[in-house]
Amino acid sequence: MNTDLRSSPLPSVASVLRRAQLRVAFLTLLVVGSVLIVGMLVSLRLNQLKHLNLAAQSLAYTSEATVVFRDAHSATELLADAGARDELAGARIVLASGATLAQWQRQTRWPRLEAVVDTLLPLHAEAEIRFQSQVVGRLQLRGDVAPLLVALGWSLAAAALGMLLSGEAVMLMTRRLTQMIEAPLIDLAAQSRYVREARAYGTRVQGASIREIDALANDLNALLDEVQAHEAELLHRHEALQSDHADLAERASRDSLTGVANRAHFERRLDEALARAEAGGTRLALLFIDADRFKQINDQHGHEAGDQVLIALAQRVRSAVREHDLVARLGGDEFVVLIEPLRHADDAPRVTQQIEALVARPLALPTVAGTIEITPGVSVGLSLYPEHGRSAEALLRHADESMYRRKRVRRLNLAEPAVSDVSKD
Ligand SMILES: Nc1nc2c(ncn2[C@@H]2O[C@H](COP(=O)(O)OP(=O)(O)OP(=O)(O)O)[C@@H](O)[C@H]2O)c(=O)[nH]1
Repeated sequence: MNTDLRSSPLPSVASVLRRAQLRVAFLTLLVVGSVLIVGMLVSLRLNQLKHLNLAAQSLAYTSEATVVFRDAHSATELLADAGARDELAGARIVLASGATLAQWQRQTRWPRLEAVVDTLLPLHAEAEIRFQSQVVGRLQLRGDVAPLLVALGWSLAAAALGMLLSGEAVMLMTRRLTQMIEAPLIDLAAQSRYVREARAYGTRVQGASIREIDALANDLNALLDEVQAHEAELLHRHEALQSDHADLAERASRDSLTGVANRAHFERRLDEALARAEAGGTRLALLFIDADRFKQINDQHGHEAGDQVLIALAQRVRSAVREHDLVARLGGDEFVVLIEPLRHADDAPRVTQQIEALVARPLALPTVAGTIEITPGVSVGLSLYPEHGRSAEALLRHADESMYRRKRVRRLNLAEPAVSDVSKD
C-alpha cells in the first residue's frame, strides 16, 4: 500500500469492510441462534409437560390404594419408583384434607440453577386421586429441568463455535474483498497522484473491474481531458500574447516612416554599447547624419516627396554600413549610426565618406507634377569612444558639432574631403 495512504488517520477499506462484516455476522448469529435456542427450549418443555401430565395421570391411578389406606410407606416407594422412571425432580401426594401423605425429591446437581430455571420455565403437573368417584387426594409432580439445562448448554456451545467459525469466514472474505475493492482504489489513487505531481495531464488512468471504481476512473479521465484542453488553450493564448508582445516591442523600437530604429531604441543600444566598450576596453563610433537643404525639398515638392527622400536616405545609409551596425532616425532629417565594435579608428571616416557618396546618387522622386530627379545630400559628423567622450551625451554632442562643421564646409562648397574633415575631430 502507498505510504501516504498508510499514514492517513482515516480507516482503510479493509478495516471498514471487516468491521461491517463482523457486525453483520455476529448480529445474524445472535438473532438466529437466540430464536433457535428459545424455540428448542419451548418445544422441549412442551414435550416434557405432556410427558409429565401422562405420568401424573398414571401415577394418580396406581396410588389410589395407598391414599385410601393412608399407607405412607408404599406411597413413598411408589413416588420414588416413578421419579426414577419418569425423570422427575420431585413428587408429592396430598390428601383431601391438605396433609401430605408422601413425598419424594431427587438429589439435584445444580440446585440454584435448577431453581432459577424452575421459576422461569416451571415443569409442574397435577392429577386428582379418586376413589369411587370421590376425590381423596392430589398427586403433584415436578419435572426435572436438567435436560433443559444440558440442551441449553449444548446450544450455547454450538453458538460460540458458530461465532468463531463465522469470525474466521469474515476474515477470509475481507481478505478477498480487499483484493477486489481496495487494490483498484489504491491503484487509482496512485495514478491520480502521479498525474498531479508530474502535471502529466496527458496521462489517462486505467479502468477497473468494479462498476463504481470504473466510473470514478472514467470521470477522472474526462476531467483530465478538460484540463488538457484548457492547458492547450492557455498555451496557445500565451504564445499568441508572446508573439503580440514581440511584435509590439519590435514596432515600439522602429521609426514608423523609415523602418530604421527610433530614438528610444538607439539611446538604449548606445548605453548598452558604452557599457560593453568600457568593460571590454573596445572602441565604438557614432555618426551623426543630417540631410542638406531638406526643407527646400519639402517646400518645392511637397511633404510626401520629403517623406520619400527620408525613406531613401535611411535605405542608403543602411546599405552603407554592416548588418550589425545600428541605424536610427532621431527625428526630422537627422539620423545616427552606431558602429560597434570599431576595430580601427580609420574605419569610421571611411564609412562617413561612403555614406555621403552613396546618398549623393540621383534619386527619382514621384511628385504631383510628375517624376523628378534630385540629388540628395547629407552632412556626417563623427565621434569616437573613448577619444571624444565616454558618455552618450558627450559623444552625441561631439558628433553633432562635427556634423555642423561638415555642413558649413559643404555649404561653402569647399573641396575639402569628408575624411580629412572628420579626422580632424
Ligand atoms: N517630409 C517630412 N519633413 C519633415 C519631417 N520631419 C521634419 N521635417 C522637415 O524637415 C525640415 C528640416 O529642416 P532643417 O534641418 O531645419 O533645415 P534644412 O533645410 O535641412 O537645412 P540644413 O540642415 O541647414 O541643410 C523641416 O522643414 C521639417 O518641417 C518628416 O517626417 N517628413
